[in-house]
Amino acid sequence: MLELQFTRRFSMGHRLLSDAAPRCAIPHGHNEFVTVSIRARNATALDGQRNMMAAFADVKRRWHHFIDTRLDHALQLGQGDKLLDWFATHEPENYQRIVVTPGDPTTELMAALLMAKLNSFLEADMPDLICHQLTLRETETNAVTISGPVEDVLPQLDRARSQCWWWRADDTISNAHLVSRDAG
Ligand SMILES: Nc1nc2c(c(=O)[nH]1)N=C([C@H](O)[C@H](O)COP(=O)(O)OP(=O)(O)OP(=O)(O)O)CN2
Repeated sequence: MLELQFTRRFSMGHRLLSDAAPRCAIPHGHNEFVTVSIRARNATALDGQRNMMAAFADVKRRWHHFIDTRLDHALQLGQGDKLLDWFATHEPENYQRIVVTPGDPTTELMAALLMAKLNSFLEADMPDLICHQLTLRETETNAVTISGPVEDVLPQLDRARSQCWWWRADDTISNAHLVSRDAG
């Protein structure tokens, strides 16, 4: 089985409000690496001439643009976080640069949301390809890997896919373009 694998680095800030990791309630940041493995939905042998699944640049272009322009240096907050109201009131221009997540933006959740986002891009642009594994490395010593269908990992939410930025093949990172405050 052939796989293409790409890694991109980005900086982020976040905080976790559940009592599972109390010291993570203070906003802090990490330089993270996201590694994706992409394969053909219907695998075939190399053709003996072109000998590629798809050009690296074509597969990476939209994904790396999203990471570089939307994820890099963004703040990640859970949808109930009071800091969202603070930004909406005091710094509305920066509110657009907050990744809003369903519950705490843990590494597990972000890995799942990013895998869904990449598969939304691939479905729109290169439907023969699918991301089947993603590793999000938060620190030198902590990483999360998801393998297989991302739907098995994502939280079950009572909302349409169109209301979830990770299922939209666009550069959104919240619903801030739909409503200004109650984004998620
Ligand atoms: N299951 C998870 N646990 C924790 C997460 C997470 O995303 N998923 N995140 C954090 C914090 O973001 C924290 O910054 C990193 O955690 P932690 O390993 O506790 O801290 P260190 O990197 O300082 O650990 P060392 O191994 O001592 O360097 C917490 N938990």
